[in-house]
Amino acid sequence: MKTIMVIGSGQMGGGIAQVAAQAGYSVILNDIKEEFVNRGLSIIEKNLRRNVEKGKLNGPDMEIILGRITKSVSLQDAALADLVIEAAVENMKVKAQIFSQLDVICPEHTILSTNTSSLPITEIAASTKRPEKVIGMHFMNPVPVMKLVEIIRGLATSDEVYKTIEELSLEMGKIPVEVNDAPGFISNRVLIPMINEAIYTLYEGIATVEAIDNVMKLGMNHPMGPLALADLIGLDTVLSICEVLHEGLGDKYRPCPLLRKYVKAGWYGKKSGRGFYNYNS
Ligand SMILES: CC(=O)CC(=O)SCCNC(=O)CCNC(=O)[C@H](O)C(C)(C)COP(=O)(O)OP(=O)(O)OC[C@H]1O[C@@H](n2cnc3c(N)ncnc32)[C@H](O)[C@@H]1OP(=O)(O)O
Ligand SMILES: NC(=O)C1=CN([C@@H]2O[C@H](COP(=O)(O)OP(=O)(O)OC[C@H]3O[C@@H](n4cnc5c(N)ncnc54)[C@H](OP(=O)(O)O)[C@@H]3O)[C@@H](O)[C@H]2O)C=CC1
Repeated sequence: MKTIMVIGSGQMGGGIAQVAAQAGYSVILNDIKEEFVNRGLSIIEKNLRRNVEKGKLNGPDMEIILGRITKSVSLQDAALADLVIEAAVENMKVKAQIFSQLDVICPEHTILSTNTSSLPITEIAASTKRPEKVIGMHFMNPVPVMKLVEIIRGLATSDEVYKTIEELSLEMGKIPVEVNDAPGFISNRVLIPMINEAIYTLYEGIATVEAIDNVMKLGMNHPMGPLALADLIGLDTVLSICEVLHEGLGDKYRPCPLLRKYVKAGWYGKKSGRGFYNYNS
């Protein structure tokens, strides 16, 4: 495998492109508009520069890593990819459409993977004629820092494809964990109800945003509180995941009305400048 195409250059796609380029792969970073690709690239550059300043990377190596990443605004560029990692929005319609197009564009050997947080891999695979080559490769945010990759097989995923993705995750410096295809897998089935419950405590006026986060940071040694973490993930993504859990697993996963309200207001968290915290001031 030589070339990896990453679709979506938001916070996850950018991070995935960075770790893939650091592992020595040629990376095609794709999004709908060039300005989004440029934004993703500038974050990668900022991360690498910080590593140079800390003495963890030297300048010439940084240039080599950046030189491995090319920009793309056309899905047709997937014709050059041995592996695609899709990290567009958490929406089944969008993902199914991307995968059905990729199936036509990509060579026969290309593996199609998705970084979905919660959606069924089997259903995404069914939008292609190569379900044996479709797999979930679920990175954690922020990608350059977090060790875990959940690997999720769809019903038809082949052992060979699983093994390739497991080896690639290790090459990227990650620790793969195999998980069956179920709503939210393990990570988000456990994490998102905690975040949703934290939002309910705010909604019910039990404590302030800061107090809720402090309880979980100081009381449970979490590196960040659940509301700050929700802002980091993106409240639109948290809501989408919560809806998948609610639909697939029942009423106890119902999204808090306050979460819905914030998303309707465009308060998506850190990426939009406003969520439970205000990032503009
Ligand atoms: C929704 C899903 O589907 C799945 C998910 O991803 S759920 C979210 C999972 N992620 C988490 O739970 C994150 C929890 N938070 C944390 O682990 C930490 O708060 C954190 C890693 C984000 C920041 O750590 P911190 O110690 O508070 O801050 P800080 O000292 O600034 O950063 C620690 C290191 O991470 C790096 N870092 C922090 N944010 C980064 C980012 N966005 N990109 C790249 N590197 C980053 C820093 O440069 C620093 O690196 P060094 O050790 O080389 O100096
Ligand atoms: N945020 C997190 O903590 C995690 C998220 N994930 C998953 O990763 C995926 C991406 O999330 P995240 O990076 O946070 O989201 P972002 O909103 O930061 O980025 C998504 C990017 O994909 C672009 N996009 C949307 N549709 C398409 C398309 N058809 N083709 C190409 N690009 C497209 C978006 O453009 P535009 O802005 O125009 O919509 C945006 O630039 C989601 O499936 C999410 O569930 C997985 C693990 C953790």
